[in-house]
Amino acid sequence: MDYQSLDPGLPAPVTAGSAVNGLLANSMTLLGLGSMLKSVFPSLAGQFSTSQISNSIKLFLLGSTIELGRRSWQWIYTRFRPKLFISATFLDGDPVHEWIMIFLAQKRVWYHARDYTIQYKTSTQQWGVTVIRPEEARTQGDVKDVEELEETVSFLPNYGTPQLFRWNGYWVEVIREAPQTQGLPHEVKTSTGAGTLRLNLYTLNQCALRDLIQEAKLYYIAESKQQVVVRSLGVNQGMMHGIFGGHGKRQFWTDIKKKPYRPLDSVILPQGVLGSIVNDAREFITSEHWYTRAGIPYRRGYLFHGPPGTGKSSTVYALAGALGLELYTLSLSTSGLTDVTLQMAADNIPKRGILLIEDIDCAFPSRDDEEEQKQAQAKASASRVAENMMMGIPPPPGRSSVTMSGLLNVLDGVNSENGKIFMATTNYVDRLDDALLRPGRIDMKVEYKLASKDQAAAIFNRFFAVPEEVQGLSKKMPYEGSVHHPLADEFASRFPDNEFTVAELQGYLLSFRMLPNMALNGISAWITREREERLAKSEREKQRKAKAKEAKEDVAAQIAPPGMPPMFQGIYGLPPSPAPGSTVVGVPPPPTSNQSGLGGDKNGGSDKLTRAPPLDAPTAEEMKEMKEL
Ligand SMILES: Nc1ncnc2c1ncn2[C@@H]1O[C@H](COP(=O)(O)OP(=O)(O)OP(=O)(O)O)[C@@H](O)[C@H]1O
Repeated sequence: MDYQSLDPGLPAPVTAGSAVNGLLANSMTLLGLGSMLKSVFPSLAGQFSTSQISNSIKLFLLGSTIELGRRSWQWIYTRFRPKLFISATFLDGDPVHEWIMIFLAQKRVWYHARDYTIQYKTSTQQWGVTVIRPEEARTQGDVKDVEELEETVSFLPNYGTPQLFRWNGYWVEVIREAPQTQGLPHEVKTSTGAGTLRLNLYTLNQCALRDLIQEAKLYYIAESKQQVVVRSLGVNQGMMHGIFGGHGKRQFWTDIKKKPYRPLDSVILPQGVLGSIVNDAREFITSEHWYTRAGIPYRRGYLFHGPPGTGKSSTVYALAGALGLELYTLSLSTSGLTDVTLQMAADNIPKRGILLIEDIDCAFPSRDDEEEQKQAQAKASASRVAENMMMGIPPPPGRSSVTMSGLLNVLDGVNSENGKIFMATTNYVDRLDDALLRPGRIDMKVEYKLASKDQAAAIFNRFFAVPEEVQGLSKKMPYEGSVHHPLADEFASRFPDNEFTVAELQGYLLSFRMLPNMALNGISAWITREREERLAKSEREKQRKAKAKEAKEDVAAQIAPPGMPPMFQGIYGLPPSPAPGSTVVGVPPPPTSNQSGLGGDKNGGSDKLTRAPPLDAPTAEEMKEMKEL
C-alpha cells in the first residue's frame, strides 16, 4: 500500500530510493535505452515488460556506481593515508626490535596497559615492563620491595591493544602483534616471544622515525654496557623445517641471553697477552677505511687454543663487553645445521657482531685425518648397522652436516667482509685443518697455557686484595683494578708453574673466599691431593682402556665367523688372516675353531671372559649377502 492509494491527491513522498529511480528513468529516456533495447532484443521484449528490463538495468547501474565510489575512496585512502603518519614494523628476533622494546619499557609506554601476562623472569627475558612508577611506589610503601618484585617478575602487556604515547612532541601509537607460530611444530622456536612491533608516528617528518630509532639504539648501548648480549641460533628445528619468521624473513639469532659484563682485568693471562688481543681488535674496528683503501677484505679472525679451563671463553666475553660488541655463538655440531643454513645464519650477523664458534675442532677432523677416519667409520658403521639391524635398533638421529668447505665459504664469503669478527676456541689446535688456520681466516692465534706463578699471584690478588670501599658494591658493577695482597707472593712461591689450570686454582680459592691465610696454608696440601688424584685417575683410565680393548677384540672374535675370507675380517675389526702358507710379522695367526680360538689365549690358557661357542662357517647364500653388504 502506498500514499497515493490512500489519497490520490497527495504528492508522492520523495525518498532516496525514488530519487535514484527517477534519476535512472530520466537518464534511460534521455539515452533512448528503452526503445533501443526493444529493437535489439525483440524476442526479449515479448517475454519481459519494458519496465522489468529497465529496472534490472537501473539496479546494474546502481551497483556499478557504488563499486566505482568504493574504489575511488580506496584509491584516495591508500594514497593519502601514509601521509598522515609514518608506519614502521619491527620483526621479532631482529636487533632493532630489541632496541625499541627496551626503549619502550624505559619510556613506560606499557604503564597504561590494562591487560598483562605475568611470568617469572628468566635469564632469557630481554625486556621488562615497569608498571608501577617509582614515585607512586614511594608514596605507597617500600620502593625496594617494588624493585625486587620487578627484578623477578615480568609484566608483559598482551598483544593487540594499541598504546599511545608522546615522544619528542609527536604522538606515537605502538601495537604488539602475536608471533606467527600457527601450524608450526611444537618444538620450533622462531621468535623471542615478544611478537612483531608496529609503530605509527603521527607526523609527516620522515626524520622523526630515524631519530626515534637512533635514540633507542643509544639507550640500548648505554643499558648494555653492564652486560654482554649473547645470541645463539633459536631455530635449529625451524631450519630443518624450512620455517620463516614474520613477514617471510628468516630469523636465526632469536635465542638471546645477557651475561653480566666481565672486566678485562678479571681475565688473568701472562703479561701483555690480553693487551695485544684488545689492541688488535680495537684497531680493527677503527680501520675500516684503511682496509677499503688497501683492498683487503674487512674482517678479522682469532683463534684461542689451549687446555680446558685456561680462560679462552672468558677472554671472548670480556673482550665483547669491553668493545661493546654482541656475540653470535654457535656450535658446528648443532643438529640440523647444514652448510646452507650456516651461511644464512652468518649472513644475518650485523656489522661488527662477533661470530663465536667454541670447540671448533669437534665438528670435523683435519683433512689428513679425514680419509683415515672415513675408512674407520665406514668399517665401524657397516658392522654397527649390521649389528643394530639384527637387534632391531633404528639408525642414529641426524646431526650437523656442516663441512669444512662450508665453513671456509662462510669465512671467505662476501658478507663476512662486512666488518665481522670471527672467534674460535679449541682444546686441540693440531686437529684443525691448515686451510682454516691460514691468515685471512685466522689472523691471530693465541695459545693458552696452564697457570704460571705470576698468574697464581694475580688470581690471589683478585680474590683477596679488594679494597674495603669496593667490597659489597652492587653486583651490577664489577670491581675493576687490582691491589697487591701481602700474602700473594708467598702463595705464588708455593704454587707450581704449568701444572694446574686457572679454573682449578679458582675452584680451590673459592672455598676460602674471605680467608687468605687459610688459602695460603692449605695450598701445599691441596697440590699433593690433586697430584695423587690425577695419578689414580690416570691409572683407572689405563685400566679402562685395556679392558675396553680386550672386550672389543673379544666381541670382534665372536662376531667374525671362523674361516671368513680376509676381505670381510676387516669389517669386524680383526687383523687380516695371512694367505695359506704365509706368515705375517707381528700379527698372531687367527684362531681356528678346533683351537676353540674364541676361548683361549695365545699360550693356550683359558680366558677370564665367558665366550660364545664358535659360529659355523657361512653358507654360499650368507656369503652372497655379506658381499652385497
Ligand atoms: N686466565 C683466566 N683468568 C681468569 N679466570 C679464568 C682464567 N682461566 C679460567 N678462568 C676461570 O675458569 C672458568 C673457566 O674458564 P673458561 O671457560 O674461560 O676456560 P676455557 O679455556 O674457555 O675452557 P674450555 O676450553 O673448557 O671452554 C671461568 O670461571 C673463568 O673465570
